[in-house]
Amino acid sequence: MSKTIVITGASSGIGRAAALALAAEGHEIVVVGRDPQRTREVAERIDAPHHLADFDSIADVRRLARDLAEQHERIDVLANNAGGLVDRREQTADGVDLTWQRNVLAPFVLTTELLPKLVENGTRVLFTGSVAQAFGRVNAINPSRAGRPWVGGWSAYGAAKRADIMLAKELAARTGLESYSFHPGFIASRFAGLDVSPLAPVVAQVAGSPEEGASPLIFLATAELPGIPNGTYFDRMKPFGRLSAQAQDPAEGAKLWESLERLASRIP
Ligand SMILES: NC(=O)c1ccc[n+]([C@@H]2O[C@H](COP(=O)([O-])OP(=O)(O)OC[C@H]3O[C@@H](n4cnc5c(N)ncnc54)[C@H](O)[C@@H]3O)[C@@H](O)[C@H]2O)c1
Repeated sequence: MSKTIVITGASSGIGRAAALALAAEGHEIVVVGRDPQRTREVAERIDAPHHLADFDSIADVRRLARDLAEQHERIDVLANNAGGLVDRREQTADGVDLTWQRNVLAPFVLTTELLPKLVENGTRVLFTGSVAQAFGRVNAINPSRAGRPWVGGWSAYGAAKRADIMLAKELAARTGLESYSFHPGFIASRFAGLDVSPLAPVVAQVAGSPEEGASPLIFLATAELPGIPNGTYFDRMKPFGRLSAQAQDPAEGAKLWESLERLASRIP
């Protein structure tokens, strides 16, 4: 049966490949991207509606949530895929660490602002996590580590991806909505600027294609998952990927959720 599937970060890499493949299977895709030209290119190719939003602005994310709720009768799947590694310390205009806002706060705000509709529609919600969750601990009290020494790009990214995995579990626990997270594999995309770095030829040799990276997203957007506990983290297509103790701890997930609610409420 055809589903309406909203994919953020659908202008490039894994999200783009998933949008094209799911459209080819007959699903209605709602393309969400930041770059106008790339986003329109994908939307036109599959004759799909599109929305532009910059996750570095929470006001923009809230506007996106309103537009999605108003303009689409149903949302069967919300794939929170946009994100990536930023190898520098920078604050957004909202006063939040860029890595944290782009990868965690923005998808949290998008999901929670849409929650009444998601509950009404029985939407399945996906979060693109990463094995990089092993590299960074989530500090729910001070997630951006404001005023603390910079932990480095990979550590900040790892903590953010761990938080995405925890958000899938916590959303499932709080709302009963089906919610899963996954690691897509090491994929040659625009991720971390690797496509334009001197390492690009090496990455192209060892990394998977965006189509391969899209496989778990496509699977989790469309498959029945009998016997798989809600909130499960997949390593590519395999359920129960290896996780840190923190990522599996419901108390940590609840603390994270509450800290994100507090942070979002402080941003006008
Ligand atoms: N490529 C990998 O090896 C790999 C591994 C593990 C996890 N991931 C995750 O997979 C997801 C997709 O990454 P990808 O590999 O396709 O990389 P990509 O850079 O090709 O795509 C990232 C997408 O996110 C969007 N995005 C980034 N910042 C944004 C912002 N501020 N506002 C709105 N949209 C924004 C981009 O526009 C793009 O569409 C990301 O969450 C990434 O962290 C990637």
